[in-house]
Amino acid sequence: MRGDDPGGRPDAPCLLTVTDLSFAYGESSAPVLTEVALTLRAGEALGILGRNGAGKSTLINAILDIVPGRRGGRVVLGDANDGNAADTGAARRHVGVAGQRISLYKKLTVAENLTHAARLVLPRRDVAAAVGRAVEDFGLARVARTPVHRLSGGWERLSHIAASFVHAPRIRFLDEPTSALDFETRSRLVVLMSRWREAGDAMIVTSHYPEDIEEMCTHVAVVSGGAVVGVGPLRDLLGGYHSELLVRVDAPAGPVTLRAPAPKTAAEAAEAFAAWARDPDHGRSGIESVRLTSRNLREIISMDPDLRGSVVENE
Ligand SMILES: Nc1ncnc2c1ncn2[C@@H]1O[C@H](COP(=O)(O)OP(=O)(O)OP(=O)(O)O)[C@@H](O)[C@H]1O
Repeated sequence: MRGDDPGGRPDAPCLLTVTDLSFAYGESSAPVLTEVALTLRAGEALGILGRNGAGKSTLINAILDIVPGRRGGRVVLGDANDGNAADTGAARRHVGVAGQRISLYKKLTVAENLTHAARLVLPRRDVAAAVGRAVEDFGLARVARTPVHRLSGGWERLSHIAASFVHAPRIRFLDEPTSALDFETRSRLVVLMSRWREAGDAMIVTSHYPEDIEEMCTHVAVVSGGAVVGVGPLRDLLGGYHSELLVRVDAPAGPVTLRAPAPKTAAEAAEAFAAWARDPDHGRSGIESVRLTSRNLREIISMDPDLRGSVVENE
């Protein structure tokens, strides 16, 4: 199956079109990617899931033509059918890549690294404002004057992502962005990503963690055996299965968690609460917390026959 259109936001302008992209490392090597097709629209974040070595990083490198090995196919910024569509190489200003490997100068400070990265892409007059915005957005003020070699792994990763996107590109590639991030810095990144999506930017994100994809992305593509074997809007994937309503109550015999299928309407929610209130075991107990959960994406993938073979059985 080819991922011709992740769907979901058919009216939003198309920012990236990939058609029939194949890739091999070396002339006589077997292809790592075969005839991959994808589109990315404004406001979308496409999560790439796949086991180690499936080809996630290669897909990013091949789209961007960073390493030699493309064996045909076409990648354009915009709609492939639009005469104004530009080659990705010709439009670096609009693309940013936060690769898996940190690419910062260790002896320079964070601010100096941001300045250097901005100078590579932006006109000189825009550099200071871009650096100031990156420091603010990524919460880097307290490490801005610190040389990179003295940073912790998490701050280094965050500074790397900030430097990669200092020119505020419209299409952002993030390869394993959450490695080494603690809860707080990861949450900051999640918030930033949703802000970028709201502003109409688009993203391609790779991760080993379905939880990352679930939280950060609007769409998901599963890469396996060199092909995109499943692609679609995340909410369709999640929406087909029940989420749960979890209510923690302080019952006389000790705290209890009550579960019900996630209500789709206020009336269904009211019915769930009324049913629990009628129960003599915890009817008059105080409610400690109410939470809605969706099933973990990994669990959902394992339930979907189209995706099961591609991810779960390979792990
Ligand atoms: N520079 C290279 N030269 C030759 N083969 C490579 C090179 N880089 C990657 N490969 C091979 O290409 C395949 C895909 O690797 P890739 O790094 O894209 O996978 P990945 O899904 O990103 O893996 P991971 O989750 O471990 O980062 C693997 O078989 C890998 O060994």
